[in-house]
Amino acid sequence: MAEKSNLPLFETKVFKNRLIFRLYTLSIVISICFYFRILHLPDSKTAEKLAWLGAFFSELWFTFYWFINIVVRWNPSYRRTFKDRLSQRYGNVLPGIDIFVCTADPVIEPPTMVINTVLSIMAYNYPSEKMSLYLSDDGGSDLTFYALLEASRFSKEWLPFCRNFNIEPRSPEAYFRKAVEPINDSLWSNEWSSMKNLYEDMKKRIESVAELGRIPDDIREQHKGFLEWDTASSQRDHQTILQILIDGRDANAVDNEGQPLPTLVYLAREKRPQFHHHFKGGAMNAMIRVSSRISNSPVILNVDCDMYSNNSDSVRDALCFLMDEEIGDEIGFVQFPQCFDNITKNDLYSSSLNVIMQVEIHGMDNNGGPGYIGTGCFHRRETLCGRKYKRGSKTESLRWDHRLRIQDSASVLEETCKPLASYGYEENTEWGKEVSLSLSLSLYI
Ligand SMILES: O=c1ccn([C@@H]2O[C@H](COP(=O)(O)OP(=O)(O)O[C@H]3O[C@H](CO)[C@@H](O)[C@H](O)[C@H]3O)[C@@H](O)[C@H]2O)c(=O)[nH]1
Ligand SMILES: [Mn+2]
Repeated sequence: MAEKSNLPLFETKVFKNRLIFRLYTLSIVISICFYFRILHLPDSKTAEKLAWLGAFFSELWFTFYWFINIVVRWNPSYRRTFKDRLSQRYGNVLPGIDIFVCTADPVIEPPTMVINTVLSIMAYNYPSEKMSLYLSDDGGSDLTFYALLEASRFSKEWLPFCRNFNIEPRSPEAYFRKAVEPINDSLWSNEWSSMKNLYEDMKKRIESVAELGRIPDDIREQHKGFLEWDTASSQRDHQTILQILIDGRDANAVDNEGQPLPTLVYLAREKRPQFHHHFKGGAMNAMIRVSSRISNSPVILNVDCDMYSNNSDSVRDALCFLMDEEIGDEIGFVQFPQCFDNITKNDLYSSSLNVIMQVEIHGMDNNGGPGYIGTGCFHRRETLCGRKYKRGSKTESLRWDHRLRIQDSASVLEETCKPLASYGYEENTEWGKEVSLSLSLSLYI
């Protein structure tokens, strides 16, 4: 039976031990900063009094700094989603998602790492025909393009494997690093080992090409996209390179079980040495424009290439907030905390950012929401494109079918979209002034 539609899609719980934390906080302020100073007031000597005053003012300054820290820890709240209600209410009538992955340098950000992030997202537990993934390569590297081509082939095996055995996480590298080889179930064990071998072989191929430093001729012949590098002078000086590696509209774009694959696009926006490219903000702006013509999904997820997704239900979690009938319209973006894999055992330098991710961001949530942390974040497209929030106004945008019914073939689409990623698009144009600047600023660059 269909569930009554007024049940919320998520709930908010406040942190339980708030009282203890607040009493502890107040006791510090009162006892150290005031009580101690007042009880130990020096009697007469001016020098002593001055020193006392100096210490008192330093403590006041420290208290102010400490107060700012406490504000963001004062009232943390934690949210829980009801994905079952989302599925019951909407079934597969869910919005399209455009996913933007950014990479900038094939040496610092090796192509195998980049495609692991890409594969972890392609394997989301979400209808593939509703997902379009754009890889922005600011390194303009044919090695990264080659790795993405390999990933597009590997995904035909990887997606059914993830689906059938319901594995987590869905970055192959992260999965095979931690997973224990199954031995009891022979079918599972065979599939597991052959998938592992398939992944290792792909990784070896990519790494040997990266070591070679150029794409061998036999590989170049495998895809027309490599021809684009014939006219690119360098990584900092080239025309837009845009290749649709998987076209979700194509009936042949299916995995080895006949299920559709997500659209997969490689984009290296135009770069010219005399023009500023605005780093990641510039890349995001270019992807917003290009994707608006190819898929135009109402929700956009952006991910840094070194942050694979460790939960295949992330899209459904995010939609529980954005599609909540009661207050979904008041939520502009939903972001996930960052977790770090490669931290030393004792994490001397707090590199895992536990306090920020587990306390402070939750504390800011109750004060109107934290700032945008730049990765693992779902935005409404219209929020990024300048829609102003008005209290009480309702938007139906997530329920519209935004998918453009473009009939053009993938290669025609590639050509018509290229000007959208040219350096000149933002120079002295309305788009440049009104939309792109705000996005670049919100990324602090
Ligand atoms: O010209 C550039 C430079 C960087 N990037 C990408 O931007 C992302 C973040 O850059 P990184 O050098 O890894 O910066 P971090 O300090 O790790 O990033 C943090 O800080 C950035 C802003 O200061 C945010 O945008 C990031 O999301 C946040 O993780 C990476 O995927 C890069 O590939 C580009 O696409 N183009
Ligand atoms: Mn980073």
